[in-house]
Amino acid sequence: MKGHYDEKGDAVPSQDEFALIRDWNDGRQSEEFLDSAGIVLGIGDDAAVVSGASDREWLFAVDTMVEDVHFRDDTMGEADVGYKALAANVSDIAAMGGVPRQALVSISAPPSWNGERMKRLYDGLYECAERYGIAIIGGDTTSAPRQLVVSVTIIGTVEVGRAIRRNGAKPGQSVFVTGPTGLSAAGLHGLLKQRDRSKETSVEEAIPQRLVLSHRRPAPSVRAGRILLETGWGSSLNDVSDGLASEAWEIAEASQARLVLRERALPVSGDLASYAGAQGVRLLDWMLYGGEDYVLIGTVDRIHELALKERFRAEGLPLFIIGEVESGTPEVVLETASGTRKPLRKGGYNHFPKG
Ligand SMILES: Nc1ncnc2c1ncn2[C@@H]1O[C@H](COP(=O)(O)OP(=O)(O)O)[C@@H](O)[C@H]1O
Ligand SMILES: Cc1ncc(C[n+]2csc(CCOP(=O)(O)OP(=O)(O)O)c2C)c(N)n1
Ligand SMILES: [Mg+2]
Ligand SMILES: [Mg+2]
Ligand SMILES: [Mg+2]
Repeated sequence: MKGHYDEKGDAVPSQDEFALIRDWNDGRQSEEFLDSAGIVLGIGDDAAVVSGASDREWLFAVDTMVEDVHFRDDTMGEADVGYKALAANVSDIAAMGGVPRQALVSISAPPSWNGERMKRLYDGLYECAERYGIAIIGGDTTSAPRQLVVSVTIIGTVEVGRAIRRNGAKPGQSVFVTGPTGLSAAGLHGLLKQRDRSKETSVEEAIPQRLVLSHRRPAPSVRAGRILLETGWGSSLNDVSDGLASEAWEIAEASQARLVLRERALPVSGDLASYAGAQGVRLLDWMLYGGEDYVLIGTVDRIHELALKERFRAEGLPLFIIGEVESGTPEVVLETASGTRKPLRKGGYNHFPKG
């Protein structure tokens, strides 16, 4: 890491990685908070020490963001990158019905990410940590030749034996989603288009801010996962990172059942619908295949459907029943407005597409 910052003459002169780590992290979380989160030893030694709880199981997940794959400097601000790297991990803990507790942060930074930019990334990361009550307990730092890589490992807890898996969907149950999908993909489309156009002309087209915000600052709902676990009514659960269709397929395959999604029941954001219309893009493609929505898709027994909706409503959270589980070959089908059924392809975001 040393050398990058020196050569560029950036704001942070001649610091080794230990000084940088201190610069990014020191004073961000109070001793009081870290104590209350059970952190015996946080950043600074060979490993963190965290006190355990015998009535809980641990949840571990890791997700990585790579510059030019998950973000570009014209789609996301530095703080957005930090926020989203942690939020994507929170989403996986929420998708098990758990509580996010601690996180480790691995950074590989190229020369273009100077001290100021890295500080802003950490501003966003700690903003997300504060929002969800997560203690940052360590990580790793290296240089990188060109693109920034941020990898966050999250640790959560869940009551013993209660984590909600993808394999619990049963024929006859209802399929739900905890929010509208497609907004993030539309926001990204707008941001990329704006960049292309700005090369030719200075005319900027307004992208609804809600779409941009959905892309930059996803808001996974830990509370939604907790309600599904606490009531015992969530029979399967998955978070939507690659796209609604793809995540529904994961539940279908894990549960060995068919998921029927009703087109008319899918929640449509007004902002999204009007933007898709204006852009001449098929709304449904964004909703089914866009990805990075970080809402939850899952299943609930029909007898609990109304009560579950009521619980969500009481806490000011959305919940939409979007289809049913049927017995049969694992697959996902869409029932159109006219009542005809068509199979939904497994497609979603794929890091290694064929061809
Ligand atoms: N390189 C890897 N080595 C081992 N397990 C992995 C690797 N990549 C992904 N996994 C595991 O495969 C499963 C699916 O991963 P992924 O599709 O990234 O899940 P998600 O969409 O929830 O982030 C997870 O259990 C994850 O831990
Ligand atoms: C510049 C840019 N191009 C494309 C995308 C779209 N995109 C990148 S990764 C991804 C899917 C989610 O990421 P992934 O690493 O697959 O997360 P995981 O499934 O492991 O949670 C999407 C929709 C983006 N966010 N930014
Ligand atoms: Mg992943
Ligand atoms: Mg997931
Ligand atoms: Mg993925």
